[in-house]
Amino acid sequence: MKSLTVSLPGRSYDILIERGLLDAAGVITRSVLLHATRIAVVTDSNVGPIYASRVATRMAAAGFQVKVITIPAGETSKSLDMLGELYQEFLSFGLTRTDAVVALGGGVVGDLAGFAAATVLRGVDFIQIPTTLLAQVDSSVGGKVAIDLQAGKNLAGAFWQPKLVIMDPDVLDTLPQAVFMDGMAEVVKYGCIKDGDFFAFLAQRPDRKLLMDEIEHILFTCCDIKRAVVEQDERDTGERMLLNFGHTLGHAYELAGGYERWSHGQAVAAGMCAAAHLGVKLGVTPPDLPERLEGLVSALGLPTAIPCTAEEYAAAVGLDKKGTGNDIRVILLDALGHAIPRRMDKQALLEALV
Ligand SMILES: NC(=O)c1ccc[n+]([C@@H]2O[C@H](COP(=O)([O-])OP(=O)(O)OC[C@H]3O[C@@H](n4cnc5c(N)ncnc54)[C@H](O)[C@@H]3O)[C@@H](O)[C@H]2O)c1
Ligand SMILES: O=C(O)C(=O)C[C@@H](O)[C@H](O)[C@H](O)COP(=O)(O)O
Ligand SMILES: [Zn+2]
Repeated sequence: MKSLTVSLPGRSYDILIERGLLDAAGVITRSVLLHATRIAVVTDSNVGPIYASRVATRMAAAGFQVKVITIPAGETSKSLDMLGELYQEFLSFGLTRTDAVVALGGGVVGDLAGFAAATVLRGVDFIQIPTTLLAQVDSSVGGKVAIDLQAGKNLAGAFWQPKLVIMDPDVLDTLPQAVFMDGMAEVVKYGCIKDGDFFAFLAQRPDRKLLMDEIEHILFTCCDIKRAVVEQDERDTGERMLLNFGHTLGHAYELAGGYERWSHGQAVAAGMCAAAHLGVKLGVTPPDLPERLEGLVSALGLPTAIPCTAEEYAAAVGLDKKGTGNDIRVILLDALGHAIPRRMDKQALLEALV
């Protein structure tokens, strides 16, 4: 088994990576939740039918009372309405402060269930069992949990670290191709911002089968990069902002498409390419970099550009959490494998984009 520990004062936790680990979910959960009686497993309408009874059975065998709560699959479930429904389900189940919430699903389930766990009864324990590539390499680690508001993406949320992340690469076998590749957008992001050799490694195998042959290495590399960043800056005031490479523009595309036209991974892929071109325009990014990035992005079947109006960009830039007053920090690449924050006037950014 590969494992990592995210070390944070008073809230350290392990990320465990192993094929078939889902079958040990009950025993491992019991080892970190010694006093819990009830476990609310939140899943979605695609993941639940495939994996929920397996996880619930293992949890019950470890002595927990289990309730499976299934939300509709898709980004539109990251909503205030769905959050309210989860609170009701938790309380009717009799969840107490010593009990726990398990997120069994992709980033949508993790973000929503995590925010519900962070806020119900002023906070209960939370375990991540990520089932998409994106959730395994990114959203299950680091404690950002959130819902979307009508105004924009992830606008109500918290930092709420899980007690444990249980990662079984075998669950990726049932992912639709497009969802697998969404996760690759965030994988490529890590190469872009922190590890040029990793980018080159990915560029040599832009194919699902070849990537799955190396999946434990890929999961470990990405989670290790995220671990180090989060340990340095849990609350997103400096270093962690680098993980937002491609996201200022990516969130604009998601919002403009009503969260249904473009997935998060597709939007981030196009957002990274646009940020690379912006970096060249500003004299920060090497001129050959956008072409190299676009080559990998398109080989993975992800979009290199998404149409967006000046108004749509303006809405997202105004709400970006890297903004202060009239300024925003944009994340640019000064080399493939190295990112820097650059403070810019929001208006100047918008003018450079269109
Ligand atoms: N908190 C963070 O740090 C963070 C980081 C990155 C992304 N996110 C958020 O994550 C969300 C995107 O996550 P996502 O890409 O996992 O999307 P998702 O959760 O919507 O899952 C994508 C689709 O795959 C299905 N699915 C999930 N696992 C499956 C499996 N093993 N087999 C078959 N189908 C499966 C889901 O039902 C869904 O239809 C966005 O809301 C994004 O904002 C959060
Ligand atoms: O963990 C982080 O920090 C990230 O920025 C990871 C991103 O991939 C993720 O999409 C995150 O949810 C974006 O957060 P936000 O603060 O821009 O809403
Ligand atoms: Zn992201």
